Amino acid sequence: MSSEKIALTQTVQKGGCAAKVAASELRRILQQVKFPAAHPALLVDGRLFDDAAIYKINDEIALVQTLDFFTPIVDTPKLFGEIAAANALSDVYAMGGKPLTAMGILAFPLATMAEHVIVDVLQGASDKIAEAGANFVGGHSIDDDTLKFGLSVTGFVNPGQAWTNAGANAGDHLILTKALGTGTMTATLKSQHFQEDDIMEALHSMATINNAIDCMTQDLQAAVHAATDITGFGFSGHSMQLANASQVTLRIQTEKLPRFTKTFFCLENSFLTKAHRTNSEYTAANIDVSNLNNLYRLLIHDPQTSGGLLLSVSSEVSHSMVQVLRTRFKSAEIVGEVLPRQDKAVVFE
Ligand SMILES: Nc1ncnc2c1ncn2[C@@H]1O[C@H](COP(=O)(O)OP(=O)(O)OP(=O)(O)O)[C@@H](O)[C@H]1O
Ligand SMILES: [Mg+2]
Repeated sequence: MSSEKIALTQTVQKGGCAAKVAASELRRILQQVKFPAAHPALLVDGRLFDDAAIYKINDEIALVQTLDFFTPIVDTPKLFGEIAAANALSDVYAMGGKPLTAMGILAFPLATMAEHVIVDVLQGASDKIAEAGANFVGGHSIDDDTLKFGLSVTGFVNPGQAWTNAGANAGDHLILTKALGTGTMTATLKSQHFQEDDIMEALHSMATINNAIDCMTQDLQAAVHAATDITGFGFSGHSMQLANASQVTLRIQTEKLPRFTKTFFCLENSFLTKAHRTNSEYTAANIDVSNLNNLYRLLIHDPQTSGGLLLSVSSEVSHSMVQVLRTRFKSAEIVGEVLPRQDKAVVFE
């Protein structure tokens, strides 16, 4: 199989989760749709802006369902497939679930792109799905102007043990499992300032599946009170959503936020995306950034693709939890704590 680089990022205008419809626009659109009342078995649905839907089958099993696709964020096809799959699987892990089956969603420019490109994308996805212990069971493909790829993933969770974004308690500690900066670092690929070899740490991180739950004992799993994954709306947007859903305030020690070695270099040199601005607008009224300089403001708004999990955990286990997580996620860090609700959802110190 070819691993030839064909500069996929040059074939699209936006890449990865930075291509997501901005959060405020998405909310405005969804609010105009008249959805029927939720079925009683639906424990979590799209209205809660959580990571995935949860549908209870019986007292032991609930389905976890999610779908994610996007445009190329890297130049190498197989790596794009790996990252797209890790990103799609992530929303199941963010609910405390285990992925079971995955289906591919593919839009492919048949006239302009060689067939081996898509074989490589699908191979990358297949390898990641297998690594997650799930099954790649099918998909759907269309001919389109630009390449888009993703997965619909179905997983399962015990309905009493699901992690949602609504369970954070005052006194909890907050853990972030991956470094921040994939938005600005992949913007350097698009502008051709850097090659993939220059940003390997970010590429490796995006291709890492968020199976934090597989490192945890039952007791540690139960000590997670809330979770979400940090993706296109940035640390600012996703932490704000978790705080609002849980009706608490998050106090973040901003200097503790893990970041890649080159994240600040890339931000300082203005490798930015539209999402840096839209994430800032989305969160402006609800977070306090008055203590932050411009660089840290850009960091918290940086759109992540296949970013880390933000876990709100019992303070008694936070240090042992971080040690366990670091066996798989070397950047995992305690980044703040949960306070009773104040005026703002998130305060950055
Ligand atoms: N086209 C759509 N139709 C219905 N609901 C949607 C649609 N797009 C998004 N949503 C819902 O809006 C909410 C926010 O979507 P978003 O994609 O940000 O969540 P997410 O899946 O956690 O993101 P990510 O995959 O980047 O972690 C989710 O509950 C999602 O199910
Ligand atoms: Mg998510």
